Amino acid sequence: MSSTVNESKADLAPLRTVKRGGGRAGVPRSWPHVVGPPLILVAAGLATSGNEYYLHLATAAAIAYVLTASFNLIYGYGGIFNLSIIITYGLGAFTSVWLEVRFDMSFWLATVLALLVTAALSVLIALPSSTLNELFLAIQTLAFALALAEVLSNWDEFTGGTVGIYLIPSPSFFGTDLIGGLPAFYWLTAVAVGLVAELMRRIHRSGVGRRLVALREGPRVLASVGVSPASTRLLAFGLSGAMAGLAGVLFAHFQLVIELETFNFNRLAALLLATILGGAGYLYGPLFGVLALMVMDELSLATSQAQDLIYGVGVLVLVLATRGGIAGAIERLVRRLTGRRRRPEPELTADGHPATPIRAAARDAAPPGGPPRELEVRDLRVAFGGTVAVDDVSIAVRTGDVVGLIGPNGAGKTTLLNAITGDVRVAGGSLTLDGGSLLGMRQQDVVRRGVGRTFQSPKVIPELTLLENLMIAGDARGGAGWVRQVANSPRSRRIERETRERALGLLADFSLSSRAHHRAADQPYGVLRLVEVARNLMLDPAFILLDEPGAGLTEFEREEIAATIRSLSERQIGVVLVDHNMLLITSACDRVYVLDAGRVIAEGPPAEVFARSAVRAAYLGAVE
Ligand SMILES: Nc1ncnc2c1ncn2[C@@H]1O[C@H](COP(=O)(O)OP(=O)(O)OP(=O)(O)O)[C@@H](O)[C@H]1O
Repeated sequence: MSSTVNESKADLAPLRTVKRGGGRAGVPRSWPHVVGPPLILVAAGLATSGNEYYLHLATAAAIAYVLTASFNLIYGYGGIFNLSIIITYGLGAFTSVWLEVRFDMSFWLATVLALLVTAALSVLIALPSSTLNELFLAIQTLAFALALAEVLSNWDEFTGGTVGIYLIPSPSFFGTDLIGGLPAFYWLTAVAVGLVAELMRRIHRSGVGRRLVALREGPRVLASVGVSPASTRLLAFGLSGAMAGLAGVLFAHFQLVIELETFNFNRLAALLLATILGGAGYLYGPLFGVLALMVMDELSLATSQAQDLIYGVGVLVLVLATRGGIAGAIERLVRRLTGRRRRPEPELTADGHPATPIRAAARDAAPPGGPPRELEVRDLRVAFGGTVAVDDVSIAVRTGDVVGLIGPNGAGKTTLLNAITGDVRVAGGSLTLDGGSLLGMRQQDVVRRGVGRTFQSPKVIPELTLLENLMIAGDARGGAGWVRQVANSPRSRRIERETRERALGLLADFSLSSRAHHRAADQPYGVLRLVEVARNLMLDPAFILLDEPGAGLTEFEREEIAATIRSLSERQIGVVLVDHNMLLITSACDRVYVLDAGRVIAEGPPAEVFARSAVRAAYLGAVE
């Protein structure tokens, strides 16, 4: 398979598949994707400049691309159904025009300020939403859109009231007027589109894209690797708000007349259609989506059919027939066409890391120096309404210890882990790491202090490769910041390269090298459990809390997990192991705590504890 095919496939994929081998970290070499958009824009400009109608269409399509890319960023990548995007688009349009007319500002300065306003306002929408789930966040954005529309409709000076604003000044560039609808304005739009396309490519290929996709797939995963879901959300709102604002600015100066009524829900429906049809979360989704809408529009004109009908049927057919929209369909086609010729994945090893089982790697690894650390839970209490799930529980773990936490279903084991990692509110007691309190900390901050965890059912990002799943954790560990990542600065490239090497090294330790570039969605349960542990190791934790790592595994996989747990202890990591499998607990743990109805009823070495009658009684029928 040629590298070009590899690259094309990579950019059609929902996020990117990181290239193998020597490519530059950060934004790998990908010339077709760098020069492709400018070439398309130049070709479209040259082809349409002689025909007013086609030139108009090309400019409109270019602006629609910017708006669709903005929605694709927040919805397709980030999974946030931001219904305020159209009013943000309108706000960009009105703000720039108002600044130019009211303050005699230049188009360029007004554009910059309009983008700042739309980005800031978008961030403002997201600010109070950090604890909302997807549905409530969507409702909040809708409420915001309605409120803003109401405010704007009453601000006649800003929006021109029912008449709207006409006599919009044309941008001027070194004395040349760039008048909407004429070729010069197309070239202005083309430059803006080229910049947005490049920005999207960089987001797509950097840690920013990984963060956004992780947000879409599960905010808990992000927090569990030390990345703040709330700040990722704000980033998504800010970036997409600025892009929607840019689309609005271009739209206003292209149309030369704007009225508030234009930014209505029909436009939102068309935007949704373009995003979903094109392929939400795909780099080229907005391009395909806008082209598809144009074709539909042309069809509706040519056939004199009602536009709504065409839209309706188009949506049904394409959404049902093509999962992932047009970009998804093309990706599957390319995969099918090239699948047979695919060479087997090479075993990947980082320097000095042979692809050996983790226990061998751990045996060879020198244990980290420094004094032992201690995680201590004292008289901890968690209640859900009237149910006391954790009732005055005290446990202590030191680095290098493997401590089992067992008990019948509903005993409070997972809740205790959730309380330690800041996932549930604690009603009483103390929780300390090396004497410092962890109480009240957000999950990502607990993780950053050295307490990692896995979940009862493995939480990975199915759309990402195993390598990328590990790299998300690396992004939290001294990442370069989104501006540097998007700018592809030398520092961000170095960090990306180091993160990648570290992730490859860990995958090699877990004998997962050959799967490094495979999507997590295609991997068996046992592999995902190992990936979760490896992802934690990216952060050099002092403690790992494992929630039923043996559940759903074969006997062989369970032995692998037991070996992995022992190797964690050899690495001087403290392990809290929740599991129902007594063989696993006995073989892996130095000490166990038995919970029943939220209380610790026994504590000690496994063999001793299992011999007690109270433990047997609590467990009767609950153990394997
Ligand atoms: N978010 C929640 N809201 C209300 N009650 C909850 C919540 N989470 C847990 N509980 C309750 O708290 C108690 C302890 O549940 P928990 O899941 O911690 O038990 P567990 O020991 O982990 O059980 P299992 O072995 O089945 O995973 C149960 O009664 C459960 O119904």
